[in-house]
Amino acid sequence: MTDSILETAVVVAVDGPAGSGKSSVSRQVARRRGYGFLDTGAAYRALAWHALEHGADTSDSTAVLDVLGDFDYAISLDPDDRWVRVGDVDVTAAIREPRVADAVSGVARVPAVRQALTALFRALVAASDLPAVVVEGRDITTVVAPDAPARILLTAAPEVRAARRSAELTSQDAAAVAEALHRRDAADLKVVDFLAAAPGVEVVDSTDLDFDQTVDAVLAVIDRALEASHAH
Ligand SMILES: Nc1ncnc2c1ncn2[C@@H]1O[C@H](COP(=O)(O)OP(=O)(O)OP(=O)(O)O)[C@@H](O)[C@H]1O
Ligand SMILES: Nc1ccn([C@@H]2O[C@H](COP(=O)(O)O)[C@@H](O)[C@H]2O)c(=O)n1
Repeated sequence: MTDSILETAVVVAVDGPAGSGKSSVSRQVARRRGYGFLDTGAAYRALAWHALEHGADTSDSTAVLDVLGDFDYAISLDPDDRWVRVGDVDVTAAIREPRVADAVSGVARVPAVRQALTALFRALVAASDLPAVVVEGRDITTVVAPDAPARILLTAAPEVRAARRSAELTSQDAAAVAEALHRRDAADLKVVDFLAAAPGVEVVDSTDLDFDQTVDAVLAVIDRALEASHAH
C-alpha cells in the first residue's frame, strides 16, 4: 500500500467539527468540479453500526477490534450517487440514526481503528480513476492527506452548526440535537484537534455565509491552492 495518496489522485482535504457543512459543501464542490467525494465519517459510522449489529459494547476497545476483523465496507465516491454498504447491507440511512451517532466516537477513539480506516481511505482514493477527490472528515488535513495541495478547515459558530443540524432533523427536539452535536465534538476532540488549523491549512468560516457562498469560498481556496501547487 502506498503511503501517499497524492501519487494517484489530487486530494482536496476538508476537516471541521460536526455540522460545519463538511459533507454537504464538499459534495457540492465535487459536483461543480467533476471530482470524486469521500465522506470518511461514513466509515466510522458504518463500523459503529456493524459493532451495534454484533451487540458489541462500543466503549470497549477490545470488542470494537473484534468486529473490525470482519468489517466489509464499501462506499460510493460519486457525489451524485450516495451509498454506503457493509457486506450486502445498504446502511446509507441507518448510519445517520442517533444510536449510531451516539456510539461512533467510542469506535473512532481506538488507534487501531484509525490506522485501518486511514489505510482504507488512501486505498479507496488510489483505486479510483478520478482526477481528484474531495476527502472530508476530522484528520484529513493532518493525518490522512497532510501533503494534499488544497487543505481546508471548514468551521462555523457552535450555535449556528447546532441550528443547521436541528433544521435538518425536524422530528427531534432542538435542544437534544444541539446537546448531542456538542457532546460528540467534545468526545472527538480528545482524539483529533479539528478546531485549530494546522500550518498551511486555510480556514473557511461559514457562520455568516449561506450554503452557496460557502461552496464558492471553498472553491476559491481550492483554485488558489491548486494554482500555487502547479506553479512549483
Ligand atoms: N453555509 C451554510 N449555510 C446554511 N446551511 C448550511 C451551510 N453549510 C451547511 N449547511 C447545512 O448544515 C447542515 C449540516 O451540514 P453537513 O451535514 O454537511 O455537516 P457536516 O460537517 O458534514 O456534519 P457531520 O460531521 O455531523 O456529519 C446541512 O443541513 C447543510 O445543508
Ligand atoms: N476523519 C474522521 C471522520 C470521522 N470521524 C469520526 O466519525 C464520526 C462521524 O463523522 P461525521 O463526519 O459523519 O460526523 C465523528 O463524530 C468522529 O467520531 C473521525 O474520527 N475521523
